[in-house]
Amino acid sequence: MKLDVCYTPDLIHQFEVENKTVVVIDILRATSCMVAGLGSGIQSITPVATIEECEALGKQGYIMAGERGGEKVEQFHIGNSPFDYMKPELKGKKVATTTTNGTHAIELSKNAKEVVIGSFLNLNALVSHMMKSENDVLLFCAGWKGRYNLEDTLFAGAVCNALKQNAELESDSALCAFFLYQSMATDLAYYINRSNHAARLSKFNVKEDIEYCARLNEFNVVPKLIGSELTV
Ligand SMILES: O=C(O)[C@H](CS(=O)(=O)O)OP(=O)(O)O
Repeated sequence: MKLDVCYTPDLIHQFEVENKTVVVIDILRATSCMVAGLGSGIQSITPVATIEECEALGKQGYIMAGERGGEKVEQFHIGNSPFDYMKPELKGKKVATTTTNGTHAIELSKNAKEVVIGSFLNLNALVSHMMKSENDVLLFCAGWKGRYNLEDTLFAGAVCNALKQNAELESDSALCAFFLYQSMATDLAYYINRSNHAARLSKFNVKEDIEYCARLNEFNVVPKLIGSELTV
């Protein structure tokens, strides 16, 4: 298996995704929410680009989720916190979500052979899934508004590290993520807390979200995009 890393959506045009599994990574917070929600019994999550698309699905009975500028969209049922997604009343429900970075990266991945969702919350499950597959893999960091971010890169490095015996790290971007992870692995939560994204979110009082998103292997699920829906 060949393993490569794309650091931001603004670089995705440089990669061929058609024959690959693309792992979308948005640790703070979209893909952590998706794993937490689907791991807690949500039936499906439909990522969409706009508030209007989310509202249209809301009229069909979907739970509307997501944020703009990091804050819950006023008329939506829930925001972009993993704790929102784990609420017992959401079990069995269909959710539609729109976020700044995560849902955008999923949209850009749609031509891939397979699109799956990665977070620290499902690291081992994701790695097992990849070891059973014959596909080459692109780890696609959602970043922040097209820019590089630390926490997504760190997770990409964690996957590279877990697969180092089984995969060829295809590029310097994969090697950099791998070495970064190795230098920070002893205290992931500390480094995620030091990130720009954590600092930006801190004004919304979501310290618990950030701590939760740094936890390892809370869920044994690998959300996969089938048509327009993520399911497990
Ligand atoms: O809610 C989040 O954590 C971010 C919002 S922002 O980019 O910091 O404004 O969205 P996400 O798509 O989950 O990165």
